[in-house]
Amino acid sequence: MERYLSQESTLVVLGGLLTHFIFNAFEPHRPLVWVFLFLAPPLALVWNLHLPYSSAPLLLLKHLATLVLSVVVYRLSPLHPLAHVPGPLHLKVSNLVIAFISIRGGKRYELIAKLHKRYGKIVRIGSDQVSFADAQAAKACMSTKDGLPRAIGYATAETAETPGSIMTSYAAFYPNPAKVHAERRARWALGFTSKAMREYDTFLLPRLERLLRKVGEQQGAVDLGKWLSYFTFDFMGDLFFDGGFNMLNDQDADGFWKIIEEFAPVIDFLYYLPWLTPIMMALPGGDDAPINKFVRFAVKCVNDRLAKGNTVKDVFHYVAGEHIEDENKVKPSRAVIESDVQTGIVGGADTAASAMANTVFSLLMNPDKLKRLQHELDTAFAGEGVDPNDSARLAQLPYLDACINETLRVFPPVQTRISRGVPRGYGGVHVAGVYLPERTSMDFPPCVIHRDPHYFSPNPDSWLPERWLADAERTMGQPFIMNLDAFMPFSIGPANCVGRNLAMREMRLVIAQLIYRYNVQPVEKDPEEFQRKWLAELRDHHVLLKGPLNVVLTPRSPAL
Ligand code: HEM
Repeated sequence: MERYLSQESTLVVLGGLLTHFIFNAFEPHRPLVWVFLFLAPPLALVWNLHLPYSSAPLLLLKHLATLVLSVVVYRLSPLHPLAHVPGPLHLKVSNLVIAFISIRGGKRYELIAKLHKRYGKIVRIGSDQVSFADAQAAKACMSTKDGLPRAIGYATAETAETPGSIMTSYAAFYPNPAKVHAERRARWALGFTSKAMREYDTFLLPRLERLLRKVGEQQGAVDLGKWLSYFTFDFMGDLFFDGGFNMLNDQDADGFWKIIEEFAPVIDFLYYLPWLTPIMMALPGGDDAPINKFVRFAVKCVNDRLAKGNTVKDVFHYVAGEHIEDENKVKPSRAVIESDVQTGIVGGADTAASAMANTVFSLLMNPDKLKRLQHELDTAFAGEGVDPNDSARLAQLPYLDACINETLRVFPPVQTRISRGVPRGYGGVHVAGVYLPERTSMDFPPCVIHRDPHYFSPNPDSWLPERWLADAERTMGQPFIMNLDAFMPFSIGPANCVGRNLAMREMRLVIAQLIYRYNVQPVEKDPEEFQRKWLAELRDHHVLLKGPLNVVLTPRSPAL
């Protein structure tokens, strides 16, 4: 019996180690393979050693304990390929830790900033995950065609039937991501040419008027953050579904905004745990999960839009390949259209809404700068026949752009995770003097890079639009550093934000008109309390989500 016991224990340990080896070498993603690898070794032992079946649960426990212990020891050991990257032990052990930190409080940006302060430019924040707060490294990985694709966390559930969006097409999952992505990107890019964007004014300007009217009509305190979100979602609806979601009118009666806000933390969580996505999707009751609710909603919108046909050349027109007349050219599949549209809505609405809300917040915290902006707008819009919505004119207002750019620097809507990965089979890479083995996922955190005094000085944590002006040195009265290579709210390179110019157009219009037409004042009179409440409600779920921005609006007459 004793002989059997020691033989049994040895075999359990060997089985656990072998299972770890298989997981590490082959990264199986199918839930059934997992179940097999968990159950097969202990059951094989029972069978081969003719043990009683009642011993199976204990053997299973021992098998799993060996497996977990082996994984933990390996990840903390000098044998791990990322052992040379510093970081706290509890994060190195498993991506689960950063995933749970992210989904729980959404204050990942505070943690990432703290970690970089303690460990330096590169920190290991997961078993195969690093955060790299270095502009040179970001440039090396992202700015050329030969750069790295997005990390595997972007592409978890892709199959021939669900090939994923433009975002996932650039992920390490594909054999040739740059080629797959370039084809998708070319269609998207057609939707953001100056000519295409001029056409969007036909629905952008009426939406803007509706926003201004709606916020002006509210009695007493107005949650401006909420109204800005309604506006950006409606505008995305215009861009993709020829009609908007009508949130400005019905205040999100369909609960669509709520679906997105529930969906964002989940998808953010799954990024770190790509193996979990197929398991979650296969779970019973998954139909009601935010991710599935959102997908169903988007599919319904695509169906309605396709049934309606194209009355305007909107972004959908290009993304869905409606512009392709040559019958020999392949049109995007229905699955591709559905995924791309979801990406556009999520990527285009909350980002712009948080940037605009943070711009207003920052102006309210700095009344002298608010006055300066109002003066610039009053001067620019004075005189007969001036069109305040003219895009060329708005783009030439230096203080307006300075306020928006400074907000994108201090509060980038994508805070901690512009992601790239070293694909499996690619071999390791050297980036800015650091070796990164294959299968490493990298996050470039704009919120840390943008506040690094080596790139932006003085006072990198402070919101100072003046640093963007030509006379910045004189205005700020001290020598200053302004490294535009380190400014990356829209990312850089061939997979950067394709909607950047449209987002800038949208933000210039809204901020200019709001500040020109209304006196805006925070309901909370104590600036410290106002700031505390606002910052406490910012949540980083890949895209920055915000709480209420309670203000009082009164119509203003221009000073000129
Ligand atoms: C202030 C507003 C916005 C910010 C800060 C922002 C930021 C970003 C960032 C950081 C990325 C990731 C790029 C990368 O991985 O390298 C991205 C990608 C993307 N954004 Fe935006 N975005 C904004 C608005 C928009 C808008 C209005 C749209 C479209 C309607 C849009 C559509 C996209 C798309 C389709 C991608 C994927 C591009 C690709 O893979 O080629 N974004 N955006």
